[in-house]
Amino acid sequence: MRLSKVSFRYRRREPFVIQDADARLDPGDVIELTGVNGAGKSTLLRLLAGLARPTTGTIADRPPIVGFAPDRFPAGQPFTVTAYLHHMSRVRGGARWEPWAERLNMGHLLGLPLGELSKGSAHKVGLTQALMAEPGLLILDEPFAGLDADTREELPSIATEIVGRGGIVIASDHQGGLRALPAVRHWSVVDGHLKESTTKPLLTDHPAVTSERPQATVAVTLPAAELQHFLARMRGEGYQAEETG
Ligand SMILES: Nc1ncnc2c1ncn2[C@@H]1O[C@H](COP(=O)(O)OP(=O)(O)OP(=O)(O)O)[C@@H](O)[C@H]1O
Repeated sequence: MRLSKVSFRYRRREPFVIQDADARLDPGDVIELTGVNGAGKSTLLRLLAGLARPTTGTIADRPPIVGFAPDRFPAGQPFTVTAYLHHMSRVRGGARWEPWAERLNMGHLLGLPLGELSKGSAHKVGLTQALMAEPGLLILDEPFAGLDADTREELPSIATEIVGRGGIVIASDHQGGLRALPAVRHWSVVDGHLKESTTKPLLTDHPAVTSERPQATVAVTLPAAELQHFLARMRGEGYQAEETG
């Protein structure tokens, strides 16, 4: 997936919130997005999700199935959690939400009206809705805010599973909730500009790649069609893997 010179503003004559963003996202990428309040993180995530269109520039090759969990779940609706998830399942072609509800420990929430949910509980419903269709691109806006400890611990595993099958995960996160994952890319929005930091503090923390252990580099030859899947799998297991040409 590629962003080319993407700029966005909400209204004509207003300043651009995002300016000239260029980026490439590859299968298996996990991206942590940071920035001060109002920097434009949510706006960028909505552009990536296809919920907003760039004012100028293009976004190409978005994976066909996108899961998006917004930071504020629209809670003022007269549905129960079950009714909402049933509805979203139908929209998603009959995707199964029940295993996610179980995994995220939502049994006690299912009968509640959406409007009565706490912030963390609403986040779980938003997550279930985003995950049920097995997205190739999972976008999470402040996913750790308000979550209970069990679910916080579960999210990195879920992200690992998605990138392990060649998906992309991007999360705005001030809390470093994905830092335990290997090979996380770090993006930030500063003054409307998307920047990628080149430091990779997480990689060296991972058991598969530590600075204390001697490192080796191997060359692997494989059918070109399998390349992205192979790279994603290796990254998912914590190895530094890149295409050399
Ligand atoms: N629907 C909207 N209409 C007009 N301006 C908007 C709209 N949504 C956001 N903005 C403005 O765009 C800018 C970026 O907002 P955005 O919500 O993307 O930032 P953020 O980095 O996600 O902030 P936070 O960390 O506080 O959630 C802000 O100046 C905000 O006021």
